[in-house]
Amino acid sequence: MKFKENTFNKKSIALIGFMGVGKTTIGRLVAQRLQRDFIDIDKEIERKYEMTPSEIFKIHGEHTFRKTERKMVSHFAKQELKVISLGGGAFLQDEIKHISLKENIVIFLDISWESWKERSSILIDRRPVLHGKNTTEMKELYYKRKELYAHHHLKVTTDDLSIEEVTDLVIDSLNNFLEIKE
Ligand SMILES: Nc1ncnc2c1ncn2[C@@H]1O[C@H](COP(=O)(O)OP(=O)(O)OP(=O)(O)O)[C@@H](O)[C@H]1O
Ligand SMILES: O=C(O)C1=C[C@@H](O)[C@@H](O)[C@H](O)C1
Ligand SMILES: [Mg+2]
Repeated sequence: MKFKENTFNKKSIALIGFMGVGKTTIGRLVAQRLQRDFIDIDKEIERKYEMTPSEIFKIHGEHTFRKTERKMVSHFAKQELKVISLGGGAFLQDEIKHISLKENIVIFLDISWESWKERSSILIDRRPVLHGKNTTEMKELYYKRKELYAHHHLKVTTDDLSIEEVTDLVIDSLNNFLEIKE
C-alpha cells in the first residue's frame, strides 16, 4: 500500500490514545512503512533522564515529567516527515494539544474499555499513573482521558485487530484524509 503524495503530506503524524493502546508499537511500523523517522516521546524523555517514566515520577515528580514532555513535543511537532508517538497523558496539557493539532496530523488510536481491561495486566508495571489503582479507578481514568483524545484529525479503532491490521488502517485513513485535503 502506497502513501499518496501531496502538499499536505510532509506534516508529521502524531499518535495519541490511552496507555497501552499501541502508540509505540503501531507508530514504529507506520514510520517504517512511510520511510519516516520514528520519535517516541516517552523514550526521548527516558533517554534524557536515563530513567523510566516510573522512576522519573518517583524521583523528580510528575511535574518534571510533564514539563519535559511539553518541551519534547514542542520541539518535534515542528519537524516534518516524522511519526511521533505521544505519551498517553500528553493531551492533558493544552500547549501540547494546540501545537500537535496545528502542526501535525493527529491520529487517535482508540480501544474499548473491555479490550483495554484484557490487556491491562501487561501494562501496569511500566505506567506510573496506573500504580495503586483498582479496576474502578482505572475505568474512571480511561473515560476521563477519552475526553482529551476527542481532539484529533483521524480516529482508528483498534479493537479485535492485529498490530498489522491497525497499521494498515492507519495508512488507509491517512490516504483518505490526504485525498480530501488535495
Ligand atoms: N492491536 C494490538 N493487538 C494486540 N496487542 C497489541 C496491539 N497493539 C499493541 N499491542 C500490545 O500492547 C502493549 C502496549 O503497546 P504499546 O507500548 O505500543 O502502547 P502505547 O500506546 O505506546 O502505551 P504508552 O502510552 O504507555 O506508551 C504491547 O505489548 C503491544 O505489543
Ligand atoms: O497516561 C499517562 O499519563 C502516561 C502515559 C505514558 O505514555 C507515559 O507518558 C507516562 O507514564 C504517563
Ligand atoms: Mg508508548
